Amino acid sequence: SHQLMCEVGTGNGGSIGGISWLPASLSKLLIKGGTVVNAHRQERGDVYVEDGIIVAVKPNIKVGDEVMVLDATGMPGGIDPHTHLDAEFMGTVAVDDFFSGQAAALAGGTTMHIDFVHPVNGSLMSGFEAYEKKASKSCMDYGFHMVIRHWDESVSKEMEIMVKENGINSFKFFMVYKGTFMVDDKVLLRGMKRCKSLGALAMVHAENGDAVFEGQKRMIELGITVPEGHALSRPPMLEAEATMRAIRLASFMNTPLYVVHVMCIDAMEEIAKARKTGEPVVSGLVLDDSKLWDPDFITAAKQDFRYVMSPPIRESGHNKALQAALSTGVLHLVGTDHCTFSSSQKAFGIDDFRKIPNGVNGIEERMHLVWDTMVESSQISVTDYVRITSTECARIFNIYPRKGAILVGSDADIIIFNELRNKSKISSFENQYEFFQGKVEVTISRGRIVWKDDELKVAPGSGKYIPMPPFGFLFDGIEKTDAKLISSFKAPVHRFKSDV
Ligand SMILES: NC(=O)NCCC(=O)O
Ligand SMILES: [Zn+2]
Ligand SMILES: [Zn+2]
Repeated sequence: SHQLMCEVGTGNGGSIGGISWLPASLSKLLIKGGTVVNAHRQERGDVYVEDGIIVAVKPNIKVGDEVMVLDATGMPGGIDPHTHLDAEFMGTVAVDDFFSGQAAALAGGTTMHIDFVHPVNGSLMSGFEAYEKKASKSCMDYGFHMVIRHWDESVSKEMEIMVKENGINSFKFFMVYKGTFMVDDKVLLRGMKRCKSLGALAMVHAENGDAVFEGQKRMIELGITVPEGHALSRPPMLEAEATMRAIRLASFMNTPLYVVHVMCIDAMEEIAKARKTGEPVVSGLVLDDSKLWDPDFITAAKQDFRYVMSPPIRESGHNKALQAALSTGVLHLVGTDHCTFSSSQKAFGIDDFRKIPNGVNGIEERMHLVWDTMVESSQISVTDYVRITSTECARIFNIYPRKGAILVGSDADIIIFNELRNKSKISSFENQYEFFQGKVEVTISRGRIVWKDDELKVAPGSGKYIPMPPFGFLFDGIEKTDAKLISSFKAPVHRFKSDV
C-alpha cells in the first residue's frame, strides 16, 4: 500500500483519521530536459511553475538555485469525470471519502475529479451544501455534477442557481434504480429542456429501469440469487434501449448529451450513430465477466461481489470493442465510476444479488490501466492518451485550458510518467494486472509535489473547488440548428378551420 507521509506538522499541520500530515509546500519548480506532452502536440521543452501556475513552457529555461528542478517528461494530470466519493448509495456509504479517494487518485496520477452531488430532501442547494462539507477535507481539486431526481418548479429554479452561482454545468439523470434515483421520460425531457436553456450538459445513466426491475424479478423467481443474477437481469439490450431513447430525446430537444459508463457494444453503437458524447469506464474497458462464471466456486464467490456494478461488466468482447471505439473517437474520454465498498458491505447481498451495493474502484488505477490497455497495445498515441484521460474532460466541462493542458497560465497539474500500490481496499482489478507497464513517478497538484518516491504528501483542505461555467463547446451551433428546425415547421395555414 502507498505510504501516507506522516510527519507531524508545524504551522498548518494536523491530523485526520489518525493520520498526521504536513502540507506539501508551494514552490518554484522547473521540469527540465524532457518532452512536454499535450493533447494537441508533443514538444521538446521545459516547464516553469510559480505559485501553482505554469508561467513558461519553452526550451532551455534558466533558473536560480532556489528553484527545485526535476528532470523529466511532463504531461497533464488526469481528470476523472465520474466518481462517487463518500456517496450514500443502496443503504450504505462508499468507503472512500474525499480525502482517502483523492489521496489514492494523486498516487495514481489523477489531479482532478468530478463527483456527483445528490439533492437532500429534494433540494439541490441542500445537496450542494452537504457535498461542500464532505469535500472540505479535499487534498485534490474537484468539481461537481448535480443529480436530478424529481421535477417541480423549485428544482427548475435551483438548477439556475446551481449554474449561475455554484459552478455546476452538468446535470445527471438516472434512467434506472427504480424506486430511488430513477426518473421517467417526462422528467428527463423537462430536465433536458432546462439544461439547454442554462447551457448545462445533460448526462444519463442509461438502462431501462422498469425492464431491469422485471429482469431482477425473473431471476429471483428462477431461484437465481447469486451475483451472476445481477448481470443476467440487465442484459446489453436494456442499456442499448435507454441509450437510444436518451439520445433521441436529446436530439428532439436539440441539446447535447453525455452518456456515462458505456459498458456494451450495443450502447456504443447507438452513440456512434448519433455522435453524442460517450464515456467508457476502466472496468468496462479492461474487465470481462468471466470471473463470475468460474467453475471453481471458491474463486467465483471471492470475485463475484467486487464485479457488481451497473450497468454490469459484460462478457469478453465488449471490452475490446469499447477500446476500439475509444481509439477511433466514437467514445471520447475515460472515467472510473469509482464507488468502493468493503467486503462486508458487498456481503449485504449474500442471499440476494439485488442487495449488493453496486460499484467498482478505479480512481487510483485509471491512468495506469488506460496506458497499458491503450498505449502499450499501440491502439492510441501518447497525445491521444492525454486527450482521453485529461484534456477532453476539461474541454467538455468547460475548464480548459486552466485544466487538461500544460500551457502558460494553466494550473500546474502535471504528472511525470514513467506497479500498483494501495491494496487496502478490495480491488476489482486484482489478478487482472500483476504489474503495470508504466508508472506515475511524480504527481504535481497546482505546483505542489504531492507524490514522489512512492510517498504521498497531502494536506486535507488543500484541494480547491473548480467551478465549471456553462455553455461549453458542445453548445456551439445549437442556436443555428434551432433556427433551422423552427423555419422547417411550415405553418399549415390551408388547414386552419376558418379556411374550410
Ligand atoms: N455504477 C455503479 O454501479 N455504482 C455507482 C452509481 C452509478 O453510477 O450508477
Ligand atoms: Zn450510473
Ligand atoms: Zn456513477
